[in-house]
Amino acid sequence: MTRDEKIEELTEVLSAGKVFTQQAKERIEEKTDEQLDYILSPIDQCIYLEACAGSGKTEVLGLKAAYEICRWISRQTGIAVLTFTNEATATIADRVSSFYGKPVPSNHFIGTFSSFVHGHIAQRFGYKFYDIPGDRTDKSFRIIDSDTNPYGNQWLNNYRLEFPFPKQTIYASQLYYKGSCKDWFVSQGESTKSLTEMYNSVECQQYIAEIRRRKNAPYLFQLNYLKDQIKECKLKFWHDGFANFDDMNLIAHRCLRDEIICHFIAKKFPVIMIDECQDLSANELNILSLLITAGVTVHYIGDLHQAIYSFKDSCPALFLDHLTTHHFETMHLSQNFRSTQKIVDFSRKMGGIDYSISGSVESKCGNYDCCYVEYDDDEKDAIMAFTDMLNRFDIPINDAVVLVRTQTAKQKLSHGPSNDHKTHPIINAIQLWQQNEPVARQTALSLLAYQLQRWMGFHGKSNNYYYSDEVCPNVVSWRLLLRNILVELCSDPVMTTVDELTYGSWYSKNKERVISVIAHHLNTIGQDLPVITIRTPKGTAKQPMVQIVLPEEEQLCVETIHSVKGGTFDAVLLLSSPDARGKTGFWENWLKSDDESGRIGYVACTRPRYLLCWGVGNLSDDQRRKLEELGLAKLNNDTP
Ligand SMILES: Nc1ncnc2c1ncn2[C@@H]1O[C@H](COP(=O)(O)OP(=O)(O)OP(=O)(O)O)[C@@H](O)[C@H]1O
Repeated sequence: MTRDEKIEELTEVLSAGKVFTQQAKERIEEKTDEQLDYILSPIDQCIYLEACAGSGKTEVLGLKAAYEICRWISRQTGIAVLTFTNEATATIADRVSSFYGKPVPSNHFIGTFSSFVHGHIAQRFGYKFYDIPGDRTDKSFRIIDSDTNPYGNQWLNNYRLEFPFPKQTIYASQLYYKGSCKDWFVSQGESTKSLTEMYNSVECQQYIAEIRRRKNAPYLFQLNYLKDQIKECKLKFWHDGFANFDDMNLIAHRCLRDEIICHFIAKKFPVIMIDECQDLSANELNILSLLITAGVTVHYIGDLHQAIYSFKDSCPALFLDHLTTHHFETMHLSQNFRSTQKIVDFSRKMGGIDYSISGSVESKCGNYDCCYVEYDDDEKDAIMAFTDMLNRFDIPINDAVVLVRTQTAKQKLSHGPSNDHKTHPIINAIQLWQQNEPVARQTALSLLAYQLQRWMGFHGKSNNYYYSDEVCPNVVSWRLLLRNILVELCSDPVMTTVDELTYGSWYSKNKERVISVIAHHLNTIGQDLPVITIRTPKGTAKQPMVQIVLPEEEQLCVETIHSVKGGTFDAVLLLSSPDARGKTGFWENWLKSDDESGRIGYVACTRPRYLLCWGVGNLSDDQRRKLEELGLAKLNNDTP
């Protein structure tokens, strides 16, 4: 088929029996040959569409789904279009209906993978395999979060894992199975641990040895016994009608091992399309394998170079095996509509991608599309240099982002008062509080807390308003206390007057009042302010007071890499941790393309349109050469 014939075929099918807007026509005409080829690809062949970053996956999937729905005849069967988040579902549903032009018939399903698995499989048929008590009319599973607190939910004691792990009680709700390594894990708070590793730990082995010795029973508590206990604990949980979120995939898998059920689902949804397929976990792939074997055609769209959810048990190697086992045909989208060619080339190199990708965005920053800046001790110096670049290239600060690897790094950069503000913490806190803007107010609270910490001698973290339980029972009351102090200080015009004053004169007018307001509020939480004297900081007495505003770098949005997956910005500062202790947040690890750390770096580097800047701690000559060979230009203070 020629390009024109492809466009004609698509337009004809989509416009049949309805008004087709000019805009919809133009959207079809702008599609590349690769995009059109996929949209018109056979629906009875399993296909993996390997789509590079910025290639318009969602638009293409939306158009493909709309095209197939238009051609669909049966009213009893349909297509399932699956994503991984509610937000992604809303976007894809919107694309499908904009091309389809009317509400999508209810025999088709557009939703998240889990809503499909829960609603159409596990909740519908699970009771057949786990005899949920007869007195329950509702045969569905109640989902119990793995972080449900056992202290407030005594009934969870019925589902304790009966195995002597030292100093630890494990509940069925906390157990989940990772299909990639065929092992059970326990999820408690932030941590997830393999039960086999816990069993083999020195502490556990010593504990078991002691029990064996005491009972004179050397055969007790073997690893197989632990595995049996896990199964028993889970089965009891399921039989009583409970399951955690991950269990639903195992229950669905059990249902699909029943041939009748599997063929029923395969008949109802003979075609399944999955966006962002690189995020599929091993257990989810196992479900899809059963459906494919029962005759379902699956289309995957995604980018394995962006697989960054190993914590959810997604694993590119397993995915590739799955494609081979089920004889998938691979197609490509290799035009990136998001970024300049330099950014595309650099990310392709760091991602170890072996096919060529073309970028479509015209450069704004010339030689500095891809650059790096070194910082000494303070990452904020890199932010400052980046902000200068934004100004020079006329990129609005709101269209730029600083990307970091962890929430902790994000908080540190978002709310910590800068050293400049710490010379006059109280004055600056008063000024920032009056600006009535969230970041300014958070910084104001933090500055006041910083001063109180110094006066009172307690220690807290800068990203948590220096809160310490030595002073206040909880962080909420602490924040409230800080707020009340600032409200009172700001209500006094003598405190807020800045014009024509020197710092020295402000301190002499206000120091007594500052102490009395703070002492009064501390008394409300049962604390005394030690006897202190406020002095004008050295060298500032004669300086005229200035009205401070937050420097621009503090208004820059700081985000974690995981939270911007799928997003687009004009400019990105990818900030490395100062050293390799930062593991996946350290720049050298972003160059390991076979590793998840490399993929995390790749996701970050493919977000910007015009400017990609790496912020790294001081480099050796060798390291500098390495970055420059890859295509990053060094940013000097006098650049460009
Ligand atoms: N044929 C096309 N012509 C022009 N623009 C296009 C075309 N196809 C897609 N685009 C645009 O390219 C941009 C990037 O698309 P999108 O954000 O969907 O990429 P993506 O494939 O999801 O990327 P990533 O995986 O990196 O998040 C969107 O603004 C989209 O409208």
